[in-house]
Amino acid sequence: MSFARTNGVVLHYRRLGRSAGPRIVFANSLGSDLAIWDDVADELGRDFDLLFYDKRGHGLSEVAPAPRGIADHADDLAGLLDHVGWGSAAVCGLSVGGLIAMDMAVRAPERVTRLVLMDTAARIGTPEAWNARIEAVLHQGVAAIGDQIMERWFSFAYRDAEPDAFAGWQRMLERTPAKGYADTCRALRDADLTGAIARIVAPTLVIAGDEDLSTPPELVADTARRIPAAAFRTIAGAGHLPCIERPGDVSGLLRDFLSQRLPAAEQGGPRPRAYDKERQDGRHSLFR
Ligand SMILES: O=C(O)CC1=CCC(=O)O1
Repeated sequence: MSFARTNGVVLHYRRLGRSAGPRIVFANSLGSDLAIWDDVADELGRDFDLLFYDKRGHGLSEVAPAPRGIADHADDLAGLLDHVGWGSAAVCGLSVGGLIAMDMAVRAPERVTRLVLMDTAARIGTPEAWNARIEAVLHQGVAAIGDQIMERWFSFAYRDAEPDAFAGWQRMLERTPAKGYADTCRALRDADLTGAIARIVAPTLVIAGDEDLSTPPELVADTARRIPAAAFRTIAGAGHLPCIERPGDVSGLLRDFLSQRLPAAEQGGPRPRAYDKERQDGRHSLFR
C-alpha cells in the first residue's frame, strides 16, 4: 500500500507485476477502488509492470476540498506517473477512468504509449441525470442509490452465481465517500470529449461488456469510431465491469493488444514510419 501527494491531493496506489515488463496504469470507474483489477493483476503480473490507484475521492485516496473536472483527474494521473518515475505507459481506463485516459491521450500524447478504453464513452449520461444523482448522494448517501447502480454494473447471471461477491462489490460502492462520489459525478456531467478524441494518436483498443447498461455497447462503439486508430471488441456475458465478471477475457485482450510489436513506441520513443504506414493502410491487425 503506497500513497503519493500529487496535484494537491493524496492518492493511494499499488504497484505489482514484473518491473522490467511493459508498463500499464489502470484508472477506475465511479464508485470503485483498485480492487476491481485484482483478478486481471493475477493474470498479467507475470509479464507486465502494473500500476493501480484510487482516484481522488475514492478508496483510500483523499477527498479534495473542491470539485474538479476530468482534466484535473488526468493531471492527478500524470503526477502519479511522475511520482513512480514513469515517463509514459499504456493507460487502461474504465468508464470515468476511460474519460481520464482519453483526456491524457489528447493533452499529453507523449505519456500514453497505448490506450485501452473499457465500457466508456466520450460523453456519458445527461446533465439532468447526473444532477439528480448528485442530489440523491449528497442528501441520502451513496447507499441510497446502491441497488440501482448494482443492476447496471453486473449481469443477472453474475448476481445469481456469485451472491457473496455481488454483495461485497456493493459494499465497495456504498463505502465511497458521498462528497468524493458527487464530485466525480460533477466531473462526468461536465465532460464532453466528443470532438477532442479525433486527435488521439495512440493505438487504441476499445472494449465493451455486451450486457453493460451504464455505457451500452453501441455508445462505446460510437466512441471507438471517432478515434483514428481504434479497434473495438465486445466481451460476452459482462456488464459494466468486465474486469470483475470476465477477468480472463480482459487479460487476454490486453495481453494481445499490448504484446503486438510497436517497437520504439512501447516506452514512449518515436513511432517507426513503417508502423504509421501500416496504420494508414488499415493493415495493422488491431485497426481493422
Ligand atoms: O455508476 C454508473 O452508472 C456507471 C458509471 C458511469 C460513469 C462511471 O464511471 O461509472
